[in-house]
Amino acid sequence: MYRIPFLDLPPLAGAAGTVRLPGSKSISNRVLLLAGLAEGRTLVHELLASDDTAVMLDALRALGCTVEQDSASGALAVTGIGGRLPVHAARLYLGNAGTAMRPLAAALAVLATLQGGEFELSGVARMHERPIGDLVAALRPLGCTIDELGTPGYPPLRLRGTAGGRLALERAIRVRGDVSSQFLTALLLALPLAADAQDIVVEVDGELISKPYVEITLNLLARFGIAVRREGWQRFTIPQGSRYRTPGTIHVEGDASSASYFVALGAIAATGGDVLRIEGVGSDSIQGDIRFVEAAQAMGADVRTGPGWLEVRRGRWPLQGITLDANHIPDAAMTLAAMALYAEGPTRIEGIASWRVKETDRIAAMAAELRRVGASVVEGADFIEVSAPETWLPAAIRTYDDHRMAMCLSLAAFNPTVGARVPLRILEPHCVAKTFPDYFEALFALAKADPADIPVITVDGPTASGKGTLAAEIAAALGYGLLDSGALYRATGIAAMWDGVSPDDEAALATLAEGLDLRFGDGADAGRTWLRGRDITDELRLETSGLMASRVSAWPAVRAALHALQLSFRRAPGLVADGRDMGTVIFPDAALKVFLTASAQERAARRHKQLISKGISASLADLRADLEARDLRDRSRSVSPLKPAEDALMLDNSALSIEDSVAQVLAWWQQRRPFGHSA
Ligand SMILES: Nc1ncnc2c1ncn2[C@@H]1O[C@H](COP(=O)(O)OP(=O)(O)O)[C@@H](O)[C@H]1O
Ligand SMILES: Nc1ccn([C@@H]2O[C@H](COP(=O)(O)OP(=O)(O)O)[C@@H](O)[C@H]2O)c(=O)n1
Repeated sequence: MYRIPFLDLPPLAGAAGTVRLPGSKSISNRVLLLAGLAEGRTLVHELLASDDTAVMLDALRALGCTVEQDSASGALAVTGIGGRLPVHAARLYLGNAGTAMRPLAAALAVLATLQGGEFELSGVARMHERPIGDLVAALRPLGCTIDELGTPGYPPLRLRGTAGGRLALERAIRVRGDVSSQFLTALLLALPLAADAQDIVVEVDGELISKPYVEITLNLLARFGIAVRREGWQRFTIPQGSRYRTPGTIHVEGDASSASYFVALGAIAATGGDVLRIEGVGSDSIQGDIRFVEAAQAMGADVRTGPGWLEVRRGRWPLQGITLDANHIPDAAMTLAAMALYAEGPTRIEGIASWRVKETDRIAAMAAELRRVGASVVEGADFIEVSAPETWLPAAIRTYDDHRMAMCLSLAAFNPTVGARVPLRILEPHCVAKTFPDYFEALFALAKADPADIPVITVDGPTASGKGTLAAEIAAALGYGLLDSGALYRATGIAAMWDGVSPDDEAALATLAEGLDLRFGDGADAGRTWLRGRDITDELRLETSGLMASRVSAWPAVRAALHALQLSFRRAPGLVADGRDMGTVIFPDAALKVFLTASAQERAARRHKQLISKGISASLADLRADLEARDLRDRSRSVSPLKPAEDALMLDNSALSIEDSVAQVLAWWQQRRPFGHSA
């Protein structure tokens, strides 16, 4: 996940490959609640790991459920409370997870009334602006005591009762269904707790919206042994004697709403024989948002599907604007608004009043951000109409702490498919953690870009000037990849030492460099390096390796042999490369070139400190002599000598801290980006 203030997406030209979707948020949180209320242990496979499921899991733990990783199956094991509260007081923080707030409020209201207890439910500020009054209004007539601790009709809530209370279940329970279907879902998930002695009937007032989500609820209740009888979409009966029974093992489908971004991506960018394959959700899905596929097809997507998979290619091009009542796919419909950027004629999405009460006011947010990239947008109380940009603008996109805003708008980076070539900045990209923490990684793995469009920042300079440190910090701040080119020469030197190849044998060294079996770790292994399968992370940093590198790197054939390997590091979203000739020879078109220097005395002192801290003894005088010899060799060699590129910015950091150097380079970078200073 990118935990940075902004992520810049270069112009992306195509897409191909396979993406495995994370588990569905709606299914994950329903399954967790049902497993938490049931008796016995439920093994949950492919659970979504995200902010919203994390708050649900914390809540279940606080309520006395056991949650653990099952080592045999790799699944998450939840041991439920079997309908009996072991804990009678808790304060639960539920972030911005509507799928946790609503059903937990209903379940705890019922449990507190029957078994006694006091529970407080709260969330982030936006959660306290998301309505829950209709659920409270449905529960109070049953005898539940619910205190609204903030604005009436909104969380936070306190649910309390004394043991031995009873619920008035003789008459049908009435709930409004026209603002959010989550209130009905919450009641259906919670009321089996009270169905010992009689049937429980729930009746919906008003036209029920988002029916497919209620279908997911019914489907999962059935998996947990509760067969709700449904008459139309108006009346639901929980049979007397219903009890949650764990199915033992349950698999969570991939998220169909998350699939929508990749369906759109395939329709926009999988061309010329390329295919975008989506795994984890397909024709057998129980999620309503799978019907997004039909809408995407209407706009031009070429989609094939089977159980658990979808394959998407570009069909009609440009896409075709449509008018659609999207009441049945409220979340995925946002993706249609992004597809409209590539469509002929306007795309009008109607029946989406519920967008206004989601993570943010999604109609307003969508309109504002699509306009920023150049689209024309008309918005109304319950619709949005989007027409493609005539001129694409490089935009810094606000994301409103709304994962779907970030994911939808990222599709605007594919503007080269319509002849534009503008980068895009996504502010606060970590908001995707709500449902798809590695969304951008997945996107970059599929995306194709013209290397010339992928930004490179080069940091060249003499030894111990702080290039490696600076480059790593800049890369981390921007979410870019890192090329430590010195490591390639160091590894070549190590391979030469292993094989007994002389540092003067240019041809043999070039052969070694050409076939260098080098692997850089990522994820948990980030920072580690393997040569021929052997971990050389520590060996790489030894002074002997540096000296050897300095010698082998002087040979033109060695430099030529490593050229292509260095270019291959230029991948989306961008690259920071450090070395001696990054700006002059390898990436002459780099968007920012920094030449880093510091006095020989300062550099020797830094290296000395660095070695001492690693427990390696060294003499300051020797180090200074060595680095001056290396500087001389680097500067005076015939190929790729160490020198600043003509367009490099000089940074002498003798008197600067690491933070100051990083801040200076990031400031230079901001000036070169087209997003303006407010971004
Ligand atoms: N601006 C700076 N001020 C003080 N020390 C620094 C600065 N930049 C880097 N260092 C320290 O100097 C040492 C050498 O830095 P390094 O990044 O390995 O240099 P290079 O890659 O240029 O050889 C490291 O211990 C690092 O922490
Ligand atoms: N792009 C590069 C990077 C390193 N090198 C050589 O490889 C040696 C080791 O590089 P490095 O960046 O790991 O070394 P330090 O700057 O950390 O000493 C340098 O002394 C250079 O001679 C090079 O010639 N070209």
